[in-house]
Parts: sequence; C-alpha cells; structure tokens
Amino acid sequence: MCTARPGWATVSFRQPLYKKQMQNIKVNLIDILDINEAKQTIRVEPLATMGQITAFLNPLGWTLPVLPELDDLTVGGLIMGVGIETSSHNFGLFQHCCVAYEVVLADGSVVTCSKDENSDLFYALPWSYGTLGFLVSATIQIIPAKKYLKMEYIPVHSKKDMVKVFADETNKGEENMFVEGLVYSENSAVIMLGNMTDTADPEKINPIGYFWKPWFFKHVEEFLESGSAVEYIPLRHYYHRHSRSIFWEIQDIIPFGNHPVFRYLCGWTVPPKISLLKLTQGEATKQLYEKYQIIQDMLVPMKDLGDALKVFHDEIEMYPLWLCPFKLFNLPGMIHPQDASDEMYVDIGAYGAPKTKQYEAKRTTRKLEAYVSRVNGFQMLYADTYMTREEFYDMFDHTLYNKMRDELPFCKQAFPEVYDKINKKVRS
Ligand SMILES: Cc1cc2nc3c(=O)[nH]c(=O)nc-3n(C[C@H](O)[C@H](O)[C@H](O)COP(=O)(O)OP(=O)(O)OC[C@H]3O[C@@H](n4cnc5c(N)ncnc54)[C@H](O)[C@@H]3O)c2cc1C
Ligand SMILES: NC(=O)C1=CN([C@@H]2O[C@H](COP(=O)(O)OP(=O)(O)OC[C@H]3O[C@@H](n4cnc5c(N)ncnc54)[C@H](OP(=O)(O)O)[C@@H]3O)[C@@H](O)[C@H]2O)C=CC1
Ligand SMILES: CC(C)=CCC[C@@H](C)[C@H]1CC[C@H]2C3=C(CC[C@]12C)[C@@]1(C)CC[C@H](O)C[C@@H]1CC3
Repeated sequence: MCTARPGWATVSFRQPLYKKQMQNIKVNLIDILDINEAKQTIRVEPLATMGQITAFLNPLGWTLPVLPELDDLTVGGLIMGVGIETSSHNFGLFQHCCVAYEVVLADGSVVTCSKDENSDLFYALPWSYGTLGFLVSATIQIIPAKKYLKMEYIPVHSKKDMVKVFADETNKGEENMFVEGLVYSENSAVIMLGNMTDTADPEKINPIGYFWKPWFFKHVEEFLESGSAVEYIPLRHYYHRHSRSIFWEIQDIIPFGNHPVFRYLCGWTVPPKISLLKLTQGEATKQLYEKYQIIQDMLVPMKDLGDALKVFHDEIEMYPLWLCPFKLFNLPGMIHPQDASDEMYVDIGAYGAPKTKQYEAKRTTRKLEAYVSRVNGFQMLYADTYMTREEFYDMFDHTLYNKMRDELPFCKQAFPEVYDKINKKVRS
C-alpha cells in the first residue's frame, strides 16, 4: 500500500512509479485541527501545507520552530521524509519538533505514539516514507512569533572565511535563531543571520516577498559587492523567501523573470506551481532535467564542510549552493550521529545545471553519495538516489526500523521497504 496522492502533486522531484503497482489509499486529510496555546502545540492533518500553517499561525502570534520554506510542502511528507530549515541548528529537523503522531497501521488499528508512548514507533516513523503505516495527524510544538526578522548579511570572500564564519555563527546557538549560507563561487558566499523582533528601523524594512521584488538569491548576491548590511523582513516573507524563485530553479524556467519590467507587469503570475510543472512536464523535459540538472541535498557533518565544498566544486562546479546547518540529536531512528552525543551537520543543497565537463548524472551522483556516506553523512531522499540496497543500508541505520516492521501486524505484507520507494528505478 501507499498513499493515493498523485505523484505530480508532491514536492518530491520525481514521479513515483510504485504508485501504479500498489494499492492506493486515500488519505485526503488537509486540515489544521486545533491549537493548544497553553501547551504550545498545534495538531494538524498530514496534507496541511507549510503555506497554510504560517497563514494560520503567524497572525495569532505563533510559528513552527522549523518551517521548511516551500509553501506546498506537507506535514506528512516532511515527517515521513525529512524537513529542514535555517533554524534547525537550534531545533533539529522537522521531526524533532513533533510531539506525537497518530498512525493507522496495516491491520486498520489506530495508534498514537510519542516519546513516552509507543516510543519505538515514534522514533522509527521519520524517514520511513510511509512504510510503517499511514500518518493521520501530528502534534507539533509551536513557539511565539514576532513581526519581523532582523537579518544580517555577511559577505565572505575566501573559502576559509566561508567555513569559519558559517560554523562559528552556527555554534553560537540561540544567539542566532536562523543561520543560512548562499555560496556563489568557490571562494565567495553570503552568510545570513536572523533573529525575530517586533521593532524595526522603518528605513530598513524590506518586504522581499512582494511579486515586484527581486528574486531573493539575486538580492542576497548584491551584498557581495555592497558589503555587510542589516534588513528587517516581515516574518512570513522570510519563511517563504525561496518560494517565488523556487530557490534558483526559476532562472532556467523563466530566464527573464527577474527583469524589473517582467516583475512589475507579470511578477504576480509566478512562481508556477511545482505541481503544475510536474503535471505538464513532458518526457523530453524530464530527460533534459535528468541529463543536465542536478537536484540534491546532502547532509554532512559540519566538521567536513570545507572538504565537502571542494568535492562539490570538483564534481559539479555549480552555484549557488544552499548551506543550512542542523543539529542531529543522538536519538534512535534511521539517522543519528556516529558518536553518542548530538552533532552539528550541514545540508548542502545543489539545484541547477552542473558546469563540469565530466558531469554525468548517475556517475557523478554516485560519487557524491559515496563521499557523503564515507563522512557519515546522509542523502535527502526526495531527489534521485542511485545507491544500491547495500549502500543504502550502510548510510541509514535500519535497526529500529526493521524491529518495527517485524513487530507491527501485517506491516511487511502491506508495505514495501523504504529502499523500494526511493531508489531511482521506482521513480521517473
Ligand atoms: C510555465 C513554464 C514552465 C516551464 N517548465 C520547464 C520545465 O519543466 N523544464 C524545462 O527545462 N524548462 C521549462 N520551462 C522553460 C522552457 O523550457 C524554456 O523557456 C524553453 O526555452 C522554451 O522553449 P520554446 O520552444 O518555447 O523556445 P523559444 O522560447 O522560442 O526559444 C528558446 C531559445 O531558443 C532560441 N531558438 C529558438 N529557435 C531557434 C532556432 N531555430 N535556432 C536557433 N535558436 C533558436 C530562441 O532564440 C531562444 O533563445 C518552462 C517555462 C515556463 C514558462
Ligand atoms: N526544506 C525542506 O526540508 C525540503 C524538503 N523537501 C522534501 O520534499 C518531501 C516532501 O514533499 P511532500 O510533497 O510534502 O511529500 P510527498 O507526497 O512527496 O511524500 C513524501 C513521502 O512521505 C510519505 N507520506 C506522505 N504523507 C503520508 C501519510 N499521511 N502517511 C504515510 N506516508 C506519507 C509518502 O508516501 P507515499 O509515497 O505512499 O505517498 C512519501 O513516501 C520530503 O521528502 C522532503 O524531504 C523538498 C524541498 C524542501
Ligand atoms: C531546501 C531543500 C532541502 C530542498 C529544496 C529542493 C527544491 C529546490 C527541489 C524539490 C523539488 C524540485 C522540483 C523542481 C525544482 C527544484 C525542486 C523544487 C522542478 C519544479 C523543476 C522543473 C520541473 O519541470 C519540475 C520540478 C519538480 C520538482
């Protein structure tokens, strides 16, 4: 079994072929169920989206600690897959902000799980890609929201500074609520530090989300020339800062989209919905993306960032790259640090056309996968994975997952293994 959500409707990169062979179960649950301000939690159904949640929570003065930035990402997809955001160095991944899950198992029973109740299931669900049961609700922690985000842009012009400033600022913990890096070349990047505030210098307020505003990654690039600066960004504009330009993928789709004339006259028509692009994508476009674009997020220990950037440069030489730090808690489940303590990691996101001559999708991705595995890192599985089953087992700890599959009634008969839902052969 799998959910009946059509492949084109998802934010995952490819269309899932396995949906054609499996029993499709409709889990059309799209609502925000309730908010408990005393306990600081919100209970939502799995198809509630990030855009929907910020629209609901922010006017009430609340927000999610980790709010992945594309509007259409769903709670179900982020829990069963993985969700990350620039506050993850303090709060962990999306799953780490979840307090309880309600799941329908293969035998039809409904089970609630949390740290204290059915805790094995609670820790096994993230990264299980819907192969332990169907999520029907999640209770998620909320935190107070403020009106603006005070953003400090720090341009850096050497690889050494890039790695040092990024790691140092990340390690300051709560002093910087949000930390993000956009790498523009081998030796230049802008590191961004954000903190929520209710007061702002009116001259420095920048509502970056309006349709006539420049694409966020282009706006940030300007600080490489102009030097450090501070801006106040309305909170919801900050959260969805990469939505309008789909990170930087939009420049290959609408190359003239950042021109002021286009922005002022037609900016309101973009971005095209990711689901519309997937639905209308023909075979030729699919092949073009497969051959000439890389879409990957690799999660590597912070201590290996400098080395990892070199590997990415040698293999794909593609910029911008997205840097997002996150704390990997020493908790049971598919991913955890090598040692018995929490460890700081960084997500390196590569979205675009590689510039290296030797780039070949499968071969290059396999090289990156092997490197990431070697440094005890992880690949995000919404994109193309070329690992063999053995390599996949090496990267992800299946101990608790397999135990749950053995224990949960009819689980193995009803659901495939994660590998059988994420490997390239079952996605097109
Ligand atoms: C809503 C939307 C969704 C999109 N989705 C995708 C997507 O999913 N994947 C993707 O890859 N792209 C996507 N695109 C981008 C699209 O592929 C490009 O805009 C593409 O260039 C459009 O091709 P066209 O046939 O309309 O060519 P045109 O726009 O007519 O031409 C493209 C370029 O080729 C040149 N050209 C045309 N004919 C010739 C010729 N005979 N000889 C020499 N040069 C020529 C033109 O001068 C121009 O520079 C999308 C665009 C939009 C608006
Ligand atoms: N900043 C970030 O963190 C970003 C994350 N992403 C990635 O995008 C993906 C999320 O996209 P989205 O469109 O929301 O999700 P998808 O529909 O792509 O779902 C992802 C996985 O979760 C499973 N799943 C979803 N809902 C349920 C449910 N109710 N019960 C059981 N299993 C479920 C799906 O199973 P099935 O195949 O059976 O439908 C699928 O295997 C994640 O994998 C995430 O890592 C992408 C961009 C940014
Ligand atoms: C921040 C993290 C962790 C990931 C961001 C990943 C996104 C940049 C990609 C996720 C799905 C991708 C798709 C496309 C672009 C890049 C993503 C949004 C397309 C819109 C590109 C054009 C194709 O025709 C359809 C693609 C659908 C998925």
